[in-house]
Amino acid sequence: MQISPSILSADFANLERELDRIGNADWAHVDVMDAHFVPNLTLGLPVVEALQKVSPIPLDCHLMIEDPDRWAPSYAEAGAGSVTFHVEAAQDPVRLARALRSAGARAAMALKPGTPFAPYEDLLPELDMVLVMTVEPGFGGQSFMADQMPKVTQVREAVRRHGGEVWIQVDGGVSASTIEQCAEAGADVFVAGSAVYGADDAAAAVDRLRELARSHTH
Ligand SMILES: O=C(CO)[C@@H](O)[C@H](O)COP(=O)(O)O
Ligand SMILES: [Co+2]
Repeated sequence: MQISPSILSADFANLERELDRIGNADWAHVDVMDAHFVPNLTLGLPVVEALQKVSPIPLDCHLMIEDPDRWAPSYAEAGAGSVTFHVEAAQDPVRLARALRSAGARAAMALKPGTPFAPYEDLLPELDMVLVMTVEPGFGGQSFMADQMPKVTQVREAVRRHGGEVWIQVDGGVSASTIEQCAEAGADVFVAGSAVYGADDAAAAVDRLRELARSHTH
């Protein structure tokens, strides 16, 4: 059970300090948006390179960008521990996942709420994580989509069948009131932006979320 707070809800003027607030988390989730794949613009490679130098924990880069085949490997080369591309935007997901792994990162594939998993099941051996989005990508602070839980379970069952060690991440609207159903459905990596950075004590929020997830796993 791993917690990956999203710095999208952090104070962008003080990112080093904001990373230190979540030093007890497993990952720092970095939402890269290009104003094309999603209708929002956040940060890119130079900022990730700077964060990489000061972060006490590994970076989990979630790339909501067009042409990830071209841009994603640079995030792995910058030292990100995990790099997630959206399958809707990838030209050649197998080749891209291999490039990410050979650059030393964990390779992850994200699915928007409207994207089914079944057509991509065969990619599992190339992947270290599948991200099931529980909001439409683009913004923090949106409502959790419980209707994505059957997809989480479907991915969990496929991972069992394939026998590899593929993590399942959920991202969007994850909080103390929604994390339990995610864990029950089969998720094991939880992104939380507003639920962590909106708390006075971000580290305590991380611990609480991890504990809730742990107590609802099978
Ligand atoms: O990728 C995204 C949004 O597109 C997320 O990582 C959000 O930043 C999560 O924020 P909350 O929904 O937890 O506030
Ligand atoms: Co994200």
